[in-house]
Amino acid sequence: MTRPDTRMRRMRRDDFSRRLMRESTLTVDDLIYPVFVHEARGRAAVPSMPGVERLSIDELLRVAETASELRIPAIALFPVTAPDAKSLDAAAAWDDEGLCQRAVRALKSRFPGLGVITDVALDPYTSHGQDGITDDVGYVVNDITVEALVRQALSHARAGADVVAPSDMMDGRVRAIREALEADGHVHTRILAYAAKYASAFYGPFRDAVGSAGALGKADKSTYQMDPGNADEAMREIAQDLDEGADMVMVKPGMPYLDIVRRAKDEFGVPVFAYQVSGEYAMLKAAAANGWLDERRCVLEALLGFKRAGADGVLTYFALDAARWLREG
Ligand SMILES: NCc1[nH]cc(CCC(=O)O)c1CC(=O)O
Ligand SMILES: [Mg+2]
Repeated sequence: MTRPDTRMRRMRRDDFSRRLMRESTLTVDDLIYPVFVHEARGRAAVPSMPGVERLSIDELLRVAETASELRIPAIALFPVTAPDAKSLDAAAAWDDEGLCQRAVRALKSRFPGLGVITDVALDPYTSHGQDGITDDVGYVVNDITVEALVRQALSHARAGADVVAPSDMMDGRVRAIREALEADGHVHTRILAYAAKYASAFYGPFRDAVGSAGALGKADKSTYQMDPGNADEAMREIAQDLDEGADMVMVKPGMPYLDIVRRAKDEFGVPVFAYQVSGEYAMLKAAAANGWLDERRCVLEALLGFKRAGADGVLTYFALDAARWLREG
């Protein structure tokens, strides 16, 4: 029985006691900024992601300067591959002179303190838009794909990537990448494993941004990405990636999967990150553009929700805005 004088509202009465009892907070240290890089000059808008642009390496350096000034810890790179550089074997993925590799080198030489995370997956480089190499019926073949991912991850590490982030959902790739990195002397290169990545429709705008939507057509990724109905399976995926040598794990998408973030944190106690994906960004932007939601308040509330769910950080296209808003207080 609750005592008759229990008044939960007492602590909510004033700003000082609300601040004292606040359990979770959002700071700039929680933000990772995903950026799209292209071979063209200048910037190009992504129509389904208002405010997001594809950047040339020069423009990327300008954005990185802003991110550094705001003290955002890291950025995550997503290259847009020209259609003529795509192939069935995705060989452009491990080209040491590729766009991603050049972008990493440019970033690390100009802003050594800014963490650089690269995406390890073949979808920007395959002609069919799948994350791996396919057989003659279009099935993504696991072990051949893992060999390609190892080449890609090594190429990223040699370019100077601080963190390689396999987002492909092949089995066994974390162990293969870890072993190859160690053998090549990259003992400090961290692995952020997209351990629980779901076959989600919320990736739609991202596929527009990197230009893999057209190649993919009606095909989906449900033979390797997870079924949105499953949670126990996510725990097995995370256990496996940790056992194989992942330093951090990722849950993706974010907001519809906060239960997975919470369980991951509770069950493993390791660094857990969440990706507020392109579709989540598009939803908030569209509602804000219509005047239906207060963008700043809703974005900060959504990001705080990730922290409350147990995430150590969030990949978010709102990172620059959020960092500015947090600074303004
Ligand atoms: N390796 C693919 C990849 N890496 C990041 C995203 C999605 C990110 C977003 O939607 O913001 C995807 C999409 C996919 O699996 O098709
Ligand atoms: Mg797995």
